Amino acid sequence: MKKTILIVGLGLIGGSVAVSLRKSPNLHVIGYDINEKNTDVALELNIIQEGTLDPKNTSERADIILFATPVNATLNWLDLIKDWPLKKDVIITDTGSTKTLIMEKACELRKLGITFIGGHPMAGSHKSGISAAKPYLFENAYYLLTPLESEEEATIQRLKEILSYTKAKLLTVSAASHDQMTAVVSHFPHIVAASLVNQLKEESTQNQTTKMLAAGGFRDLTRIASSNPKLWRDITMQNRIQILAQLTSWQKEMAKVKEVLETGNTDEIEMFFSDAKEYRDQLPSTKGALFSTYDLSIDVPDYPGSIAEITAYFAEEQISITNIRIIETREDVYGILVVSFQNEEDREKAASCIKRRTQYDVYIR
Ligand SMILES: NC(=O)C1=CN([C@@H]2O[C@H](COP(=O)(O)OP(=O)(O)OC[C@H]3O[C@@H](n4cnc5c(N)ncnc54)[C@H](O)[C@@H]3O)[C@@H](O)[C@H]2O)C=CC1
Ligand SMILES: O=C(O)C(=O)Cc1ccc(O)cc1
Repeated sequence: MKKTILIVGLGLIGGSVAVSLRKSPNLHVIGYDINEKNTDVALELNIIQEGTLDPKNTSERADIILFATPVNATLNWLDLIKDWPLKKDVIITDTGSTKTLIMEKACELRKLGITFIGGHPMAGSHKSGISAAKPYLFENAYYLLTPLESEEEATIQRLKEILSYTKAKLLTVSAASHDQMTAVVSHFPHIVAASLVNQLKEESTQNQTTKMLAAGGFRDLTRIASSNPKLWRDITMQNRIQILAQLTSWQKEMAKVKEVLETGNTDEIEMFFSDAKEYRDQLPSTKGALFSTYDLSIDVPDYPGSIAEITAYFAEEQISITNIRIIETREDVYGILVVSFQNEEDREKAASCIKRRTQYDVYIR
């Protein structure tokens, strides 16, 4: 039987969930956004089947309601739905990057007989809005679920069946553990990235040339500093206890680095880098918050036209690319062309295409 899903918040994440669920013939996807234009765009792009201006009244038809709104807005919605004409067995869920406060609301809802299971797809982008939505965004990424401890297994299973269309790897964790882990791999790194960029800005008031030198490494490390500030304001404030704990660990680590630099201990500083390299090199390459693209690196001679040559091969073999950039180019040496793809299959096709048609070395960094 066809299930109806109401998605509130049609931005990058709501739009991407909607378009991945649209693949199922058994789902009817209705969308609502506070900004009516986003609903219109979602309809035009065929991301949703139906738009609504009245989520409260529409909720009586919904089997699943998913909030993909900024996390503070989600807290407000979870108060409002207490008066909605909900179906008896509706499952409410969300996609928010924080979980502790949201699951406190779930406890209140449970007392009213309303089921809420927290959710958080661990893939995304620094981009926002419906126009950045992609059907493959969550493919192979972890999608964390935070049901209440007392939640019935069959209910969790019902939600998992719907979310399986995202092709994400669904994993159940507690809200507390969620907020601790995401502080480490996502929230605190966003603070570090923003602070590095702010440091460059400050430095550039003295010397304008510095920012011209901000090359591959700096750009890779700080991409997420281009994320939506209001979204990150809400995430940071909701998870500030865990983020503060990470900040304290970081300060301890920096104090050690400072001491090593002050004493000029060469071996210690090498160990600092080699410990990090060893751990970084064996991180699982699965898609996660900070590893959300399928990149292929191609060594190309640094001459104008090499990008055109490679993109022409991809076009001929109908391999879609999502991003392309050159890094570490210097005169007289090879540059590295980094091409991003939507999924592993496209990346494999691209690697085989380049190996067949050129002499260039290709590799996955
Ligand atoms: N950006 C990312 O990479 C990821 C974000 N998330 C979480 O998913 C949620 C959505 O994030 P994005 O899609 O990136 O943001 P977005 O800014 O792309 O989209 C949010 C959408 O919600 C709408 N909206 C704002 N307030 C609303 C309200 N009160 N009622 C209805 N609609 C409202 C906005 O108009 C916008 O269309 C957030 O909770 C975020 O923490 C989760 C995983 C990744
Ligand atoms: O752009 C990136 O790499 C991200 O970090 C995206 C992201 C943002 C918020 C999340 O809760 C999860 C993933």
